[in-house]
Amino acid sequence: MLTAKNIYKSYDDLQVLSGVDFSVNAAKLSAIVGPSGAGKSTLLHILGTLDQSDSGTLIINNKNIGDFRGDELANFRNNTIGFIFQFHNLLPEFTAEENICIPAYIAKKNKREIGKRVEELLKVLGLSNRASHKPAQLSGGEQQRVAVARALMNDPAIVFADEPSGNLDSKNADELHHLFLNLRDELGQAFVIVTHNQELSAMADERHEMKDGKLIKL
Ligand SMILES: Nc1ncnc2c1ncn2[C@@H]1O[C@H](COP(=O)(O)OP(=O)(O)OP(=O)(O)O)[C@@H](O)[C@H]1O
Repeated sequence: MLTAKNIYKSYDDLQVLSGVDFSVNAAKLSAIVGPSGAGKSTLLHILGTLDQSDSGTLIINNKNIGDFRGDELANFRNNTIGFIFQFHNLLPEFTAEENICIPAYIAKKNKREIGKRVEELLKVLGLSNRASHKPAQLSGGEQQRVAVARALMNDPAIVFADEPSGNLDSKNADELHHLFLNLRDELGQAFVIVTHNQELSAMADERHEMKDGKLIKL
């Protein structure tokens, strides 16, 4: 589903990634751990096509990301990849339901399709009775579940998450982790998750550590 080979990235004279190899398949949850500043977020942004490597190849769903031109990459990203961040990045003026629908609006999906999908996601994520609340009216756990639903809206091949439970208390974090496992098992969703949370990394199918610019399988 995703294969990255020999990824290099530096910022000025700081070499952050020095030949990273990584792959993930459907229905797998892969955790990336490592000390602060090791380059985990940098790698996640490159794998998620939000940032470009200096060299190396990235293939997602049999497409070589380096071949995309112009708007092709943004369209591919919106249709194929979901993102969840530590701070949910929900739009404060929009309701939970509207926030979840944003990737589908961008993809210009039809109204009926959007309505059906959002209803399904609200149900799966236990948010049906929170659909018309704005982010400020939701608990931290609910806000993060809205962010998960938004990431899943376009039925992505892969969901990338950067410290998704970093801002949650242990009960909400635990619920979120089990939600990831359910989505993996029920939808065959692939996840690549950067985390300092030991429980989450212990639950992962594969664990990798970022060290000295390389990714080591644990
Ligand atoms: N846009 C940038 N410009 C310059 N340096 C950067 C940039 N982004 C990241 N860095 C540097 O690259 C290194 C790796 O950063 P990165 O955020 O990937 O680490 P991390 O492993 O995710 O850390 P943390 O666990 O603290 O989030 C750090 O030294 C950081 O300062």
